[in-house]
Amino acid sequence: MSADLPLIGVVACNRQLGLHPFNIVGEKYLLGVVNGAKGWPLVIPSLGGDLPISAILARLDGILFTGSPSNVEPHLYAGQPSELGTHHDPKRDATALPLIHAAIAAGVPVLGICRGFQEMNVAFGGSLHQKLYEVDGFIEHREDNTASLDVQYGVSHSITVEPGGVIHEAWGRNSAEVNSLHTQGVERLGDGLRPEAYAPDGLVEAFSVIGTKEFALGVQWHPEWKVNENSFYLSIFNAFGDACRRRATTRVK
Ligand SMILES: N[C@@H](CCC(=O)NCCCC(=O)O)C(=O)O
Repeated sequence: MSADLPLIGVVACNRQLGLHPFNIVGEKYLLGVVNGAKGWPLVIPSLGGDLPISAILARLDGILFTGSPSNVEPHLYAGQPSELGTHHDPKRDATALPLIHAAIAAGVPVLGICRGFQEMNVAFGGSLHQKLYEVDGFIEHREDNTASLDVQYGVSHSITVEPGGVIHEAWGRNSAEVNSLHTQGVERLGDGLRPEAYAPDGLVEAFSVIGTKEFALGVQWHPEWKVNENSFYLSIFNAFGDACRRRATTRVK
């Protein structure tokens, strides 16, 4: 590995563990950055917007918005209040949503995964189905959480890849197979987002940001899972890593 690796921010969840809030990131996302994007992961804490975003953006070559069991708070997309007991992370919302816009405006490559993908949609004014499994016409997109991790992250369904997009360029084919571990999903696609892939039920599974020169992609599935063992997932992280390396060569240090 080269000593000159692109520095890739990885957005943390703010999670209460015992009496204290912790900022945590699943290791699979860090390994996705290391093994897939060939970058140096740097955890970005979700402290809720008290820090000036511009200070960190100038030092980063890319940002990964991770998945999380927590859901984006529905008031952020004018959704109905969620059921009592729903897991939210307001500090992560307050950190991630402004960071998405600021990163894209600053030309920092962005990859959003699962919750990160949903955050990107909300940041662009889109809305979410809060319980996809209760909406007619959709297949099961949740994992069986009693199964082993390899089963949970195994292939769940196919996607069709839109021609001419970021994924098509990275993967070079019109379809792929993906895992699926989410309860929420895109209801209304945000303005300025271009669908990149669809599930067989028509759900938007990936989008990119229109009109940006830099890599700005969101995916509903988990390409970080054992990224080196799946050529499709690897193609996405490779493309993200390439964009981060381009940024690293032009960023003023
Ligand atoms: N809570 C949302 C997003 C789902 C998601 O990101 N799952 C990943 C959980 C495990 C991890 O942290 O990787 C939804 O349910 O749709």
